[in-house]
Amino acid sequence: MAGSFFVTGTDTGIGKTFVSCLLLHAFAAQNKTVVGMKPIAAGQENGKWLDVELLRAASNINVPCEWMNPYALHAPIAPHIAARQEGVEIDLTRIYNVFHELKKSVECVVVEGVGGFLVPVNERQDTSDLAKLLALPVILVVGMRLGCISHALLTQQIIQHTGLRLVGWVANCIDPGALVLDDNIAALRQRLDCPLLGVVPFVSEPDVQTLSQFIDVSKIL
Ligand SMILES: Nc1ncnc2c1ncn2[C@@H]1O[C@H](COP(=O)(O)OP(=O)(O)OP(=O)(O)O)[C@@H](O)[C@H]1O
Ligand SMILES: C[C@H](N)[C@H](N)CCCCCC(=O)O
Ligand SMILES: [Mg+2]
Repeated sequence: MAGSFFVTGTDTGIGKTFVSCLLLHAFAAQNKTVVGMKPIAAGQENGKWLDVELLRAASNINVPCEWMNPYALHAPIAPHIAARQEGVEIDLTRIYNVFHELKKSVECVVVEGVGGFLVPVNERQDTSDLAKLLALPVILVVGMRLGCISHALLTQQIIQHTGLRLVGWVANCIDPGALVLDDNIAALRQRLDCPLLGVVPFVSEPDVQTLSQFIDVSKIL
């Protein structure tokens, strides 16, 4: 049976949305109903939140926009600051309730975090509190670039400290000029306590349907 997953990453801009879309296609290929959720999006262009649009396009069930994305903040900055500027209080209970509404009609909800795992969402809570409240197994996207080894290991530590299960990681090759890529991936394979679900190559034309073949979801289903 497919479950739902929380997708976090080693940083902002390292491919969480991209890999979440690959995961959605990979689950859909197993005949699952799938929806992507971006509980908190910060940064719009022309009145659209790109992450939400991409996740919607990779979903195979239509749900109301406010279910996929309860909090849509305008500024492309840390969400607790954007929320404060916009007079919004991010309430994780609201996200919890929406997630459980979604779960009633969808087999697999892929929830994308915001930035890295400890990004604050309000004055008291951060993204790890959201993952904990949703009690979801976590998938870590590692943006393969210099510096990612430490970021990945720090993220693993905090996920484990939070008491959540890190069920898999994805090596997303975001830097076409990366040196010793294979060695870096091997270093992380040795040190991350979960299976590598796939190595996603750097691509100039991101075709998420085709690229979903690079992810082996049998390791987490
Ligand atoms: N494997 C890849 N090859 C080429 N481009 C990629 C790859 N992965 C991600 N990208 C590109 O890198 C950019 C950042 O990716 P993405 O938006 O998925 O990051 P993110 O971690 O979700 O960022 P955010 O923190 O803003 O949510 C996008 O333009 C995306 O298309
Ligand atoms: C605007 C960006 N693309 C994300 N939506 C928000 C990233 C917040 C990162 C905060 C931080 O860790 O400094
Ligand atoms: Mg994203």
